[in-house]
Amino acid sequence: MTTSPNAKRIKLSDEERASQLEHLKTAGWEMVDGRDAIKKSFQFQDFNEAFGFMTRVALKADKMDHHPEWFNVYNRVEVTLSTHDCKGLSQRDITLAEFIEKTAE
Ligand SMILES: C[C@H](O)[C@H](O)[C@H]1CNC2=NC(N)=NC(=O)C2=N1
Repeated sequence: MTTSPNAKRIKLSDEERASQLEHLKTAGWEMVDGRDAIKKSFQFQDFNEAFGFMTRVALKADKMDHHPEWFNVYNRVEVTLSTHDCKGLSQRDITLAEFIEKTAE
């Protein structure tokens, strides 16, 4: 792990991908075709639950200054995570994906 202050916004190394991305893939996250990004589709009971989830994630994302790309129709929320600054996956995407997993439970 690097100790650079920008560590959280630099691309994950192969070692970090192997150690930190695997459990997210097990949870249903997958790589986006042609892009260094991860995505997952969530389905809730109804719009109220979906929007409650989005609200909790939005507050966390804004606190982190790290925002998801997402799409919602009724009870479905499709989330894509990537870091603009490094045009790829960084530690921040892992942190946000882990929060999203907890929130969707
Ligand atoms: C200026 C501001 O800090 C940056 O644009 C932040 C905001 N949210 C962000 N979100 C994501 N996903 N990646 C970024 O690099 C990013 N950068």
